[in-house]
Amino acid sequence: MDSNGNNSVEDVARSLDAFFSSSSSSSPPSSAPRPVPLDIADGLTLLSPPTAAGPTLNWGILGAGRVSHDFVQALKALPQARVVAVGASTLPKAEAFASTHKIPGAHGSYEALARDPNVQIVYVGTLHAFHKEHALLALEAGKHVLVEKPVACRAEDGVVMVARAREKELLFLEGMWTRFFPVVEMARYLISSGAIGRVVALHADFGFNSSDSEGYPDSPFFNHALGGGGLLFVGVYPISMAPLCFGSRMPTKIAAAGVVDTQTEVDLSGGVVLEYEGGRGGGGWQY
Ligand SMILES: NC(=O)C1=CN([C@@H]2O[C@H](COP(=O)(O)OP(=O)(O)OC[C@H]3O[C@@H](n4cnc5c(N)ncnc54)[C@H](OP(=O)(O)O)[C@@H]3O)[C@@H](O)[C@H]2O)C=CC1
Ligand SMILES: O=C1OC[C@@H](O)[C@H](O)[C@H]1O
Repeated sequence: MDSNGNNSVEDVARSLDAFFSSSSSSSPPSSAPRPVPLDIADGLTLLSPPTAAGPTLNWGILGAGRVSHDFVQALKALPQARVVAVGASTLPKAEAFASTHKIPGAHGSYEALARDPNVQIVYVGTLHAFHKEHALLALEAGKHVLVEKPVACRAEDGVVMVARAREKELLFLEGMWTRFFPVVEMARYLISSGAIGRVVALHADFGFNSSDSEGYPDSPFFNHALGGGGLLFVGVYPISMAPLCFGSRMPTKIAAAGVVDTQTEVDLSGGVVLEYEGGRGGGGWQY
């Protein structure tokens, strides 16, 4: 550590070695206690290390759209995950999805999927304007829920879902996949261990050229009523990095600005600056 209290390059390198040796399955676990990342200490994320062999979980897929396809494709890599049913707005849609992915059950309504006794956990893959309705449907039926990002269009809807899951003692998780990237795990570890000192600024961004994949103006990305716009589709990614750096406390100030499309009224790009106690903060999104 230098005279200003900052860690030297060697300190950081030692932390990285400790991290890799304790997370590698081929090395014996390090005896040094692992620091608890901020989001876990604050109760935002539960500490439950991934295990290769866990109990088999029966998944039901709610919504047969684009990302549901990707999600089911990804689940195939997990031996303990079994997709037992899909529910869509129409039966033909559910059947086509089931046939593509060799899923045994197909339901022509979300209610029927939620009631399916074979389903233990529901993945909600509909557009975010419907997440609250569909997640509550599954929770009321006693199913655990993994809901696509963003968990909701309005903070108060997220609060209702979390409260209901707690009352029912069910798992409720937002599918914020970036949170589980190895590089993000590493960043969380480095922050918690103090290896990079006190974090005073965060700059995070996420942008993509929507004209490559999204039809303008018909795609949901440009549909205000369906929760379209850059903030809800991709702005949530950089913003989700803030609690990892600064904890679950609310920012003391939020300033935001963006460019709104005059035809569709969705935000095409934008930025947000979050200020936390002690003048720490950061933000930004674009698409
Ligand atoms: N994790 C990730 O990498 C990504 C996550 N997402 C998130 O996933 C969610 C779904 O996105 P995506 O798959 O691209 O969306 P889709 O446009 O494919 O729609 C998903 C499903 O929502 C339902 N739906 C679509 N349009 C309407 C409508 N007008 N009225 C009622 N229901 C409708 C349909 O369900 P049904 O099949 O039952 O008819 C559809 O299949 C979003 O919340 C998005 O933010 C998106 C991209 C990547
Ligand atoms: O959530 C998302 O929305 C936009 C996509 O391009 C991006 O890959 C995805 O993560």
